[in-house]
Amino acid sequence: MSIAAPHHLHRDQRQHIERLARLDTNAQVAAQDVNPTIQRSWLRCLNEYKLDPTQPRPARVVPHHTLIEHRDAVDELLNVARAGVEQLYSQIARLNYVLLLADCRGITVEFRGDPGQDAALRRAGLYLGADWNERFAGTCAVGTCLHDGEAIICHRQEHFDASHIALTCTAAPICDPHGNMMAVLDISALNSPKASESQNFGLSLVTLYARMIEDAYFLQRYRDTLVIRFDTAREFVHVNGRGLIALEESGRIIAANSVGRRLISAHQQRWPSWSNTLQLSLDALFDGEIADILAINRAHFDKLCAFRARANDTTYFVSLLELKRAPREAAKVSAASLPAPLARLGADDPAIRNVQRLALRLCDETTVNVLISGETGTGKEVVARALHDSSQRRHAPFVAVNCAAIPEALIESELFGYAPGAFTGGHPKGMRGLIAKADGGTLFLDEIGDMPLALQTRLLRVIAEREVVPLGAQAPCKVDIRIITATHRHIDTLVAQGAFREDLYYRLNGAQLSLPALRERADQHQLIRRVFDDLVAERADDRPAPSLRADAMSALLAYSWPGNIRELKNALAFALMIADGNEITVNDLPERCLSQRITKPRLEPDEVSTESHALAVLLHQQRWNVSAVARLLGVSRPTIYRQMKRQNIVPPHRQS
Ligand SMILES: Nc1ncnc2c1ncn2[C@@H]1O[C@H](COP(=O)(O)OP(=O)(O)OP(=O)(O)O)[C@@H](O)[C@H]1O
Repeated sequence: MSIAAPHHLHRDQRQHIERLARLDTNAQVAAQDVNPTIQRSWLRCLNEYKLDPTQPRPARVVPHHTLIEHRDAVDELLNVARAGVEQLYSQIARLNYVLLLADCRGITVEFRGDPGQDAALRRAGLYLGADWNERFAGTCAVGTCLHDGEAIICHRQEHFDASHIALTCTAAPICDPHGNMMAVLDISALNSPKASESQNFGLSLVTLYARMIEDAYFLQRYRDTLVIRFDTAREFVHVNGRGLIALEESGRIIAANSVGRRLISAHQQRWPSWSNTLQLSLDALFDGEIADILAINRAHFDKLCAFRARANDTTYFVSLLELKRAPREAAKVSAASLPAPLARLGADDPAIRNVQRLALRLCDETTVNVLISGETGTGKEVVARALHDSSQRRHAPFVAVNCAAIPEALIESELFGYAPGAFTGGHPKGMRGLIAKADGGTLFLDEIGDMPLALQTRLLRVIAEREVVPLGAQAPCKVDIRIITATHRHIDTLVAQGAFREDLYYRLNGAQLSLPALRERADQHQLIRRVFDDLVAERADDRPAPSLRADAMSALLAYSWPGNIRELKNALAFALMIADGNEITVNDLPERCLSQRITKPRLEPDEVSTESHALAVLLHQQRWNVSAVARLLGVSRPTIYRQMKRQNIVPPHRQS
C-alpha cells in the first residue's frame, strides 16, 4: 500500500498510518513489537474489512430509534447489569474513565461518563449509541473483544483508526449461560499514561465485573431452577463461588457459567465418551451421588459439601441454591400479617419494612405523636392515611392540612376556627376549624416546618390540653385527635435557627418514620408495577389493559426520580395518555425520564443532605425553568419561588 497520510493530521496520527501501511506490506516485521491479537485484528481490518488507514473516520453514533432497538434486544441483561455498571463506574469515574456496555453487534447500549466532558466524549465515540464494531471502527477493545471473545486492552496506537489513538480502552466479554457472547463491558479514557502496563489493573477490574454481571444474569435466568455454586476455596463458595451450574432435579445439567463450562469441557476432553451425549449429569461431572448433592442444605451445618471433579481430580466445595419458591411463600406470610393499608406501602425494601413494623406498633398508640420525614412525593401523606386506616379510628375523619399551602393570614382561622362575629367579613355563624373537624379521628399536618411561630405556640396548647379555642371564642372545646405531622425539611436545623419551637418539636416527634427516596428503594420494580396497575385500574373506560414493556421498565428503573412516587405517577399517567398501542414503550415516557440515561450525574451523599443544594441542582438541570422544576416536583411555581427565596438561591441571570 502506498503511504499517503493526509497532511492535516497530527504527527502521531501520520506516523501511525505509515506504520500500518508498512504492516500491510511486511507483516512479519511489525509482528515483533505488537501484541499478536492486535496484529491479527489489524490484518482483518486491512484484508477482510478493507478499511483504509489513511482515511481516519470520526466516531459513528447510531440514531435514537436504532439505539432503542438495540437496547430492547438486551433489555433483560441491562436490568441485571445496572448495579454492576453503577458500582464499576463509581470506582473509575474519579480516574477520568468512562464506562461502556456494548451489545453483541458493538453498539453502546449503556454508558456512564462525566457530563462535564459530554462534547469531547461524543466526538471520541465514548457515548451512548456509539458503534464500536471492528468492521466499522477498526481494531478497538470492544470490537476486537467481540471478535475474539477474550478480554483485551487496546491502548493508544494499538487502535487501527488514527482518530482513536489518544484513547485507552479495556474490555471483557459477557456471555449467556450457553457461552454465546451477549455484550462487552468496557472502560475507556480520553487521555491516558503512555505505558500500556498502566491498564493492567483495569483489565482485572473489568473482567471481574463482567463475570459478576454474567453470573447475576445466570442466576436471574435460572431463578426457578436448582443451581450449584462451587469453588476450590471453601471460604469463598457462599461469598463468591466462581462456578455455577443449573440442573434438573434428575441431575441433568441444563447450563453453566464460564467457569462451569470450562470444567465441563475439560471433563469431556478427558472422558470423550461423554462428549457424545448432551445429557451430561452432575454425578458424572463430580464423583458423588446426586442425592448427596440435593441434600447439602440439610446434611451439612455450613451448607457445603466437598466433591472431586472427574475432569481434573480437583476437590471442589459445592453449595446448593434451592428454588426461589420457598422464600416467596415466606415473604407472603410476613406481608399477610400486616393490615392491608400498611402492606400496600411497599414490597421488599428494608427502610419500608421498618416503617411498616413501627407503624403497626403505633397505629393505636395515640398518645405518641408521629413525625413522618422524607423527600417530597415519597408518600408521607399515604403513610399517615395508612396509619389512620389501620387504627381503631379508621371510621372517624382523617383531616389533612398542608401548612405550606394555606396563606399565613388564613392558617389560624382554618385550623382553629372562629366564633360568630369574631371578625368582619367572617361567616355570621362562625366556622369550625380543621382541628375540631378531626375530632375522634386523625389530624395530619403536612409541611409542619412551614407553620408560623405564633401558631406553633397555640398548637402546643392543643397537644398539651387536648382542647382548642376558636378565634374570638370565650371557652375552649375538648378534642380527641391523633396528631401526625410530616416534613421534607430538617426540623432540627429550623430549631437551631430559632424558626421552630424546640418544645413543639419534641412533642411532635414522639416517633419518627423516615421514608426512603424512590431511587433508593429496593422494591422499585414492584412499586412501579403497582402504581402502573393502579392507574390502569382507575381508567374509566373498558379499553384492554396495556402492558408496560421491558424497555420502558428499564428506563424507569434507571431514572433518579427527584419528585419520587408523585413524579413516577405523573410519568406513567402521561405515558398511558399518549401511548397509541396496547403497550407502553420507552418512547411514551416523558423526555426527562430518559435524559439521565446518557450521562447520569450522581450527587454525593453529603450534597444531597442539604436541601438547598438539591433544589439548586434541579434548577440548574432544568436550565432555571421554574415551571419545569415545579412540574417535576409536583408543586406550584410560587412554592418553588418561596423555597428559592428561603434558601437564598438566585438564578444566574439575576446575579449582579
Ligand atoms: N406506597 C405507595 N404506593 C402507591 N402510590 C403511592 C405510594 N406512596 C405515595 N404514592 C403516591 O405518590 C403521590 C405522592 O404521595 P404523598 O402526597 O403521600 O407524598 P408526600 O411525601 O406527602 O409529598 P409532599 O412532601 O409533596 O407533600 C400520591 O399520588 C400518592 O398516591
